Amino acid sequence: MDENILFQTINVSKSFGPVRALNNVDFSLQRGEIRGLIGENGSGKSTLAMIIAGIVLKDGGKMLKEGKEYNPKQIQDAFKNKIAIVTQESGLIEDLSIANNLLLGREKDFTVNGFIKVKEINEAANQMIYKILKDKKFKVEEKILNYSFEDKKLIEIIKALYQNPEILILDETADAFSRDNKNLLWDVIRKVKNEGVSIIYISHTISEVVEVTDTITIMRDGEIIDNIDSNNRTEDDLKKMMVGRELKSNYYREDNQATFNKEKVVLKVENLSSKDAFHDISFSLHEGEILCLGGLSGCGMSQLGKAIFGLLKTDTGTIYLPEKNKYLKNHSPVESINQGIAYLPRDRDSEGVMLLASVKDNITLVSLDRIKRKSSFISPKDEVTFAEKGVKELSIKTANINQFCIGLSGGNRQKVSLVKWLMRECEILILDCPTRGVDVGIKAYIYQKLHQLKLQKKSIILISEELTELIGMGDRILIMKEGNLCQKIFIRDERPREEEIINYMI
Ligand SMILES: Nc1ncnc2c1ncn2[C@@H]1O[C@H](COP(=O)(O)OP(=O)(O)OP(=O)(O)O)[C@@H](O)[C@H]1O
Repeated sequence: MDENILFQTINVSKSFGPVRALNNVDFSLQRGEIRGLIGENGSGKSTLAMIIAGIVLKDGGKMLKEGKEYNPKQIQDAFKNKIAIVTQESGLIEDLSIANNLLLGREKDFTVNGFIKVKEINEAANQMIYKILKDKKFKVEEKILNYSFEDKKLIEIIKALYQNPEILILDETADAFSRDNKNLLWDVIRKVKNEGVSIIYISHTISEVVEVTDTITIMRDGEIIDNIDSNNRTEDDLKKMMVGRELKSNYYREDNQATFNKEKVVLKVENLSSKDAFHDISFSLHEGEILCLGGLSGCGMSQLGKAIFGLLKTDTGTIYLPEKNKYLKNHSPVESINQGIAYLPRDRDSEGVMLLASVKDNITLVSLDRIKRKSSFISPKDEVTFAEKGVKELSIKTANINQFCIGLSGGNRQKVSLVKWLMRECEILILDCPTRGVDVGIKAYIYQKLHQLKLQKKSIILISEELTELIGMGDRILIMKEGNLCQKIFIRDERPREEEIINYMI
């Protein structure tokens, strides 16, 4: 046996009902290796990762760690074997404090005479955080639910590293991060690699996979189709291997002009503030405009999107729809929908989809008034037709429209979350990271679709942490920093460059 091989799967298979998620997968990992794992949505990456981490049980085949049979029945078995995972979904308990989440299961170490020493748990948690994040501020006694999705992922990484893993699996963790946290994560990965830890790095951001990893495994339809060296590989090579056809290297819109209707403002935000989130924000969105909002983690851009849609309370300022002569004040999301506004949240699983409802119910929910016939009667047949159209529109991989969303792969859940708004045909779309977790083929399609919507005079606020996306799609780009909007507005005609934009972010 190769001494360097730390871990192997041999002929591992897994089916979920009729869906064959993994088909005789042979995978091996060396010590101190960073392995990228890429493939289209639903190709089996997370299933493989979760089998290795003891979260999902395999149907057949075997796994070896250091040459010995490894057959985890639960995640604790993986911990004991020094395998840790940060899953796509949240792995934390929302109602517990950060400290309790970090030290869950280790309370015994802090118990004296039956009493848990809260102060000591908090102190230990602070030290764990400091070791990785240095000066990043977390109040360890606060409930984790008060923190952003990105912050929660940071806490999960710290928790995973605390187990001193020999194998660390990151399932689309970096894809959820803004630039500053991505850099932080990559520094951590390189550091632990040098200490001999092997990393399985799942991502849809191919350029980053090439940059960060040593080797890459490509999956398609539950099988490994190739294992390659990351050196000397281009993003285009990999995209082609992944989807099995050539994809243009630049899949953003091709025009270089800001081409919206400058005379027609459809949404005017003036001096809008929300305590602790953003301050004194003013901007206008025009008919047919893609207005991009970018910034580092915690800059307030996601909260701004939420507030416009009516999901976050504002303290001062106004949101005005000039075309309708309507002010939105203390408004609910229902009011926003009625005014033709759509909102795709960043946190897919807790806000974007109803996991325990069917694909059909998820897609039709915000459009029932449109599906309804004049008699107020909703025809089940019309609902089915509507949902099936949505599934086709974004090639959602699902057994059928009655499948619950919890059984879909992460990227396919994201497609459900987005397509329900595309199907409603709103005038204004606020989209927070719409392409997060979707594969390159669908990404290209979504960009085309956004461009089409723009040409149909729809207006889009595109919130994104990906600079290339901001530059590639925006008519204008606004940057937020620490809750404030920068004065500088980047205009498409001037061909803004990444370095220039970063200067305003940091
Ligand atoms: N709990 C489940 N119940 C039913 N089907 C499932 C379940 N988990 C995964 N699947 C199916 O298994 C297949 C592989 O899914 P998996 O999540 O492994 O894909 P993935 O490559 O990680 O996709 P993504 O890039 O979208 O995250 C998909 O068709 C998915 O619908």
